[in-house]
Order: sequence, then structure tokens, then C-alpha cells
Amino acid sequence: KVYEDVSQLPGLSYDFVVVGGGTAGNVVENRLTENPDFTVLVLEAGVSNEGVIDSIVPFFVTNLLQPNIYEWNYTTVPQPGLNGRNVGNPRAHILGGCSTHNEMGYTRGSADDYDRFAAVTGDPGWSWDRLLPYFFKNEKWTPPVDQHDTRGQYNPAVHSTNGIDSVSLSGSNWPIFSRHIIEATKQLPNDWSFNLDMNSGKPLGLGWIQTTIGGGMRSSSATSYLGPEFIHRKNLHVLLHAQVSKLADASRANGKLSFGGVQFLQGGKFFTGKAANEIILSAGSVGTPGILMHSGIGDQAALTALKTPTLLDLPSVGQNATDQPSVGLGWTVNSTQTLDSISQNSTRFDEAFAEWNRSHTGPFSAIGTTHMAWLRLAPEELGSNGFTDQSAGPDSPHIEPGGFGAPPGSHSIAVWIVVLNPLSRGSVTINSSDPFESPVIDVGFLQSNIDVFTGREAIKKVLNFFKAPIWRDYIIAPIVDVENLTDDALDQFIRNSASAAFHLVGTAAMSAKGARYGVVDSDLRVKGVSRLRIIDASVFPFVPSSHTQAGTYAIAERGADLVKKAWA
Ligand SMILES: Cc1cc2nc3c(=O)[nH]c(=O)nc-3n(C[C@H](O)[C@H](O)[C@H](O)COP(=O)(O)OP(=O)(O)OC[C@H]3O[C@@H](n4cnc5c(N)ncnc54)[C@H](O)[C@@H]3O)c2cc1C
Repeated sequence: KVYEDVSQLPGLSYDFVVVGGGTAGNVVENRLTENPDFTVLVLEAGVSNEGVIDSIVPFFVTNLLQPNIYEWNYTTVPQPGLNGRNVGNPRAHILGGCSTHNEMGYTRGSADDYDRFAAVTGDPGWSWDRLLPYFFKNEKWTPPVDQHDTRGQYNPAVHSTNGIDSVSLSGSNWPIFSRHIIEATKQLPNDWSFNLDMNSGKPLGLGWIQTTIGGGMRSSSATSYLGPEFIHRKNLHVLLHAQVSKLADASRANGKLSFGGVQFLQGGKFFTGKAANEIILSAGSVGTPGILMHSGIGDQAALTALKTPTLLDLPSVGQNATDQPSVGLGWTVNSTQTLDSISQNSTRFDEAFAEWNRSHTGPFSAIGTTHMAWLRLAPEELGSNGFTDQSAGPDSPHIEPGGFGAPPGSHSIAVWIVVLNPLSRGSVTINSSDPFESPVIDVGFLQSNIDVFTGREAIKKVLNFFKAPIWRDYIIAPIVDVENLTDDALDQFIRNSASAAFHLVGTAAMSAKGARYGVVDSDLRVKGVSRLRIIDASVFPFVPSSHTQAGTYAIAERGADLVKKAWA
């Protein structure tokens, strides 16, 4: 059951306390409470997702990214690589976490990505082959809401219809634009081959977008893992408006640190949720390292400077922060079949909303993006410029010219270009001993020249894509003309316009047991602490060459299994 007030809870002593009812947290709590003998308390700082229309209607996705109560409203520190600009770093403050406000793209990444996880942790359980069953446990492949013929748009063999979180092809495509896109893959088969399914472990090429949408509505970890068939379990208690300040009741047994509970604030008062078995941090790539540091787990020198007593010197906490820089390009087009024809026209907007209210169909049932593409730079392109390949392997893309179709203005199309495997790293740290102060988020964007080079080559590839003959009568003009810029000018364009893809990971990264770096071991246990695990996107050792929710779900499914087995 979901509770709004701590006084409604039957008590504060549980077998497990999960911090954060977000994307990963809700998977963990669902799977743990499959065992009726386990009691689970979930502490979520944010608000309820019930009835939040901007979260339910896929077309309204960007409304949630404005400063509002559903957001922690973070920005990064000024980024030298972005000529001193800071960029937004949205994090959801609502049940379901970022799965309740993200852009719903469902992309797993490459098999190489996860095989690299297995290699750096020394645990084959994180390899693609061993994680695929966990992707399947999460995914409930669902027909698109318009029931269109999906043959030739995905490969059923790499999907599961038995999971919990709905994934579907778009229920509203833009036929003219889509025809052009697919024709362009035929005209440029070498660089832009068609890929039937980007979620097979081999994502290279261009294919139809898959999204976490079911029946024309967003499927989040809150609507799926806490759906009606689960939320009434007697052993599952989810408390909203409960912001965790730190781990509590520290003790040492056999030289190992452990915590008996979690301190949280609600309605101006502090409480402690007690965990007899384990505490699981699922507060995300910003929240989790912050809670660790405020609990005295982190770099000793930094904690001492803030007069926070160090209980465990673990310098990797908050380091290795990785997000993907992204730039947008747009073109005005010779077509009225563009999103702005709805978003800028109140009559058509009202019609589309009425259709969605009637049947959850029509343009509001989808996000407006039709396709995604995943490309590699040639090894010799990197080598001749003195760079080393940062991708996880030969089937992994370096760049995503994704999000084809979203409009920046009137009768126009846009492409978002993402540098998928940045070499630059940043950090999430604290500069106050007050746990309710915002953490310091530094995404370290474009500090490494290879990241700027990759962005520049990506832009050139996208410009070439729109030179395919099929676009001749469709594209009118670029919104910002970067065609004839020198490389130096293009680099400045990137530094002046890049923002984040919002795929922050790695701030509590896994490493091999015994490694002298990293925050959790390959069983997701915090190194040097007993009965404390981290299960969220912060444990990724590298950002996958994709968006991050599918990987987060798979990690959470396996993480929950590890916990269940430990306490079986
Ligand atoms: C705007 C945006 C768009 C995105 N689009 C996509 C996309 O299209 N496709 C994709 O694959 N990925 C996307 N992502 C990334 C993806 O959604 C995230 O990587 C993933 O959801 C992270 O899951 P998580 O469980 O680690 O954290 P979250 O889902 O953020 O969960 C953390 C939860 O912990 C809570 N919390 C934090 N601190 C505390 C505290 N102290 N006390 C109590 N509770 C706390 C938060 O409120 C939150 O509910 C997007 C992300 C953003 C922000």
C-alpha cells in the first residue's frame, strides 16, 4: 500500500528498507515482496504519480521537465567544456522516479556493453547472455495501441511478453516522415543500414523506436511494478514525502561496519526505519552517493573538510559520474505532417486530446519520435586522430543520431545527436554537512578531445543523411546552418549548444571483489559494509551505448534476485 503520512504506517521495523521508489527501487520492492515472509518499507522523497496527466499522456512528456514539484530541479556546476555553461540535470521527485518523467525510449545497448560489465567486475552474471533473462523479466512486449501491422518493424525473438513493464512500437507514426526515413536507409545502405531490432544486442543501424508505453499510456515502474495486482500486498509499504537524510544506527561486527536503519524526514520530524535484514539504496545516481557521504561513507579528506565523521574511507563514492553530451539539429520542411501542426494549433490539439481521452489512441499516445539510429566511427578515423576507441566492442555504436522527428519550431523536424561513450568523467559530491542541501553535480562534459571529435563527426554523418535524394523535396532549410563550418567552428557550436542526455550513471560503480576502486562489489554490496546494497543506475561501471532505463531495470531485476537468494 502507498502511504502519505508516517503515522499511517503499522510500524517502522521491517526486514528490508528500500531508499527511493524510483525505476530500480520499485523492481526491488516488488520482487522482494513476492516472498510473503519478507516485509519491505520503501521511503520515497517525492510525491504520488496518481493522476499526474503529464506523466500519463506520452505526448506531454516535456511538460514534466520544467521546474515543478515532480523534479529535484538540479543543475550542474559550470562546465569548462561547455565554455562555462551549466546544464540542467533533471531527476524525478515522484513515485516511479525517472521512469515516471523520462522520454520513454527503450534501448538496451549492445551485448558488448554488458560483456564489459562482466569483464570489469569479474562476474559473468553481468554479461549480455546472463542478463537477457532479466531484460525479459522486466519487459512486457505489448502491441501498439493503433494495432498496426508491425511485421518488419521489430524482431519478436528478442522480446518477452511475460514481463511487467510495457514496451511497444509507436501507436502513432508520421507516415510521410517515416517513409522518407526508411527510404533514406535504402539510398544510403552503407552508413545508414536498416536494423530490424536495435534491442537484439547488436544495435548498429537505424530502426523503429520502441518505448515504455502500453495501451497509449506511459508504463513506469510505478504503474507496472506497483500496479493494482502488487500494491495491495500486505508486506509492501511505500511511504511518500519521506526524504532520507542518512543511514542510522551504525555498529561494527567482526571489523565490518553495518547500519540498523535509515533516518528520514517527514513533516519537519525525523524518524528511523529499521531493517532487520538489509538496507537497499535505490535513490539514483545523484541521491545514492549523497546519502552515502552524509552517512560518513566517502572520501575521508572531503568528509573531514565538511566536519562529517568518516565511518568508512571509500574515495570512489560520487566519482566516475558519466553522462552523455547531446546536441540538436533541426530543419524546416515542406510538409504539414509535423508535430507543431498539433502543438501550435489549439483546434487540432483539442481534437487529439479528445481522441486520447476516448481511446488512448492518436498522436497523444506516442512521443512524436519515430526512429533511432546507432552508428560507429571507423577505427581508422579515431586512430588517425590519435584517439582510442572508447566503445565496449565492435557491435557498439559511438553515436546516436536519435530522436528523429521531434520539432523545435514550426513545420520542422529535429535530430538529437548523442556522444554515447564519453571519455570525460565528472562527480556528484556534497559541499555541506546538511543532507537537505543540493549536491554538487559535475558531469565533466567535453573535457576530453575525443568527445568533441565524436560529436563533430556525428554532426557530419547526420548532415550526409539528409543529403540522400529522398529528402530533396522535403527539407527546406536548416534552422541553424552548420554545413560549411570549419572543424574549429563546429567544435565551438558543440561546446556552446550541448546539453545532457540525462543518462547519469556510475557514481557508486561496481568493481571486482578485492579491487581497490569502486563502491559496490559484483553482488552490489557496498565494499566494507555488511547488509547494505545499492541497486540503481549509480552502479553502472560504464554508461552503456544506449539510453539507461532498460539497463537499470535489468540490473534491478538481477539485484533483487541476489538479495532474495542471500536471504532464502
Ligand atoms: C528527463 C529524463 C529523460 C530520460 N529519458 C530516457 C529515455 O527516454 N530512455 C531511457 O532509457 N532512459 C531515459 N532517462 C534515464 C533513465 O530514466 C534513468 O537512467 C533511470 O530511470 C534511473 O533509474 P534509477 O532507479 O537509478 O533512479 P530514479 O528513477 O531517479 O529513482 C530514484 C528515486 O529515489 C528518490 N530519492 C532520491 N533521493 C532520495 C532521498 N534522499 N530520500 C528518499 N528518496 C530519494 C527519487 O525521488 C527517485 O524517485 C531519462 C532520464 C531523465 C532524467
